[in-house]
Amino acid sequence: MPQEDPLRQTQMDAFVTRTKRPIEVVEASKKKQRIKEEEEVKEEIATSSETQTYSKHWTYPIDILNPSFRIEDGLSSQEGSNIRKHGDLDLLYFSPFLKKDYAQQLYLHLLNNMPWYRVTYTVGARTIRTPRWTTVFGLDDTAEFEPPEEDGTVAGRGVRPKKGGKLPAKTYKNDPRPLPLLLSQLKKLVEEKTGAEYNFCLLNLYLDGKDSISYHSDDEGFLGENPTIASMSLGSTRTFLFKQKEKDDGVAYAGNKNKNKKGKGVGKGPVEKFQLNSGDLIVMRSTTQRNWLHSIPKTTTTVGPRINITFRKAMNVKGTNNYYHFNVHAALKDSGENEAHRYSEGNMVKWKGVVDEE
Ligand SMILES: O=C(O)CCC(=O)C(=O)O
Ligand SMILES: [Fe+2]
Repeated sequence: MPQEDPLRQTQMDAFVTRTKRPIEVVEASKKKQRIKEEEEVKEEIATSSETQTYSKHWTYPIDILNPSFRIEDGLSSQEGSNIRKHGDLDLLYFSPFLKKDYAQQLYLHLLNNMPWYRVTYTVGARTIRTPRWTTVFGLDDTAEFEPPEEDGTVAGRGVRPKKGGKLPAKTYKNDPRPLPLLLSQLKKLVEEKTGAEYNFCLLNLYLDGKDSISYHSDDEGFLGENPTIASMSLGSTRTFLFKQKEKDDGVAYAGNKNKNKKGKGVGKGPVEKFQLNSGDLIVMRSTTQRNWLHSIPKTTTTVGPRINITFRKAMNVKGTNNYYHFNVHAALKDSGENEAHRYSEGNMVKWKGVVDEE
């Protein structure tokens, strides 16, 4: 999980404040059309409610609707291309991984059915508001979820160490959430096509061009030496940038921080740029995290929502504690955003909000 830089965010926010241009009138009508389509899909789902099933778990803030489509049918026949550059950038890029119409169904399903959080956390004296919506499911390699009761209920069940025995109290600061059906099916597909195993799904929702992820690398110790991270894009196209970490005597600095003294933006080294489309999967492998930073920059172009799912393998308890803290729980209690939100006509609203009786 990267640490955001509030100063940089403020600077970037200033960028996106702009006056209304005619092109924005066109964009506004596109947005209206997009929202109309989203509403139609929701209505379709509502009318077929008898056949709906849900993934349920006591750790979920809501029951999570299972899809009515089969995700395995959505696999594109496109093979991944190996991209090896500059010696240590090692990528496998499926463009696309999912067929266009399946990617769209999956995007809308996740947008409308996931519990989303806007996390605010502190680093020393600084309070940092994550510039995107997030949610996470999974458990590190040392433990497993206890099986559900025979009657199918899972309420009250916890996790246990894989090696047997009892989990010491307070091992996990927050209760880990098992993958809902859709994500476990998707994980299986991604594992088969990428030849790696994953135990976590981290989801990011970038509502518009102001949402972003600043330059960071996913190189925490709990991911192991050379982690494979598979990253799926759904919804609007966004730019994905890679930039080399600054090196000292040929060795990249450890950690997430870009140590370039000039700090912000693009450093001296090479930058690799991708336009990630809906249904694409980009896999970061071997020495990539150790030597490269990646980001989704803010954009002043009008863009609709984009969802990103990263599949990762956390080796130990630290990974589980880190992921739930930074993607679900570390929200300011008085901001109201520590509660699960859902997407509704371009806005985020609380799942458990009060609604008027019709
Ligand atoms: O949204 C993306 O494509 C990148 C997300 C990412 O880098 C992360 O979650 O660590
Ligand atoms: Fe990342």
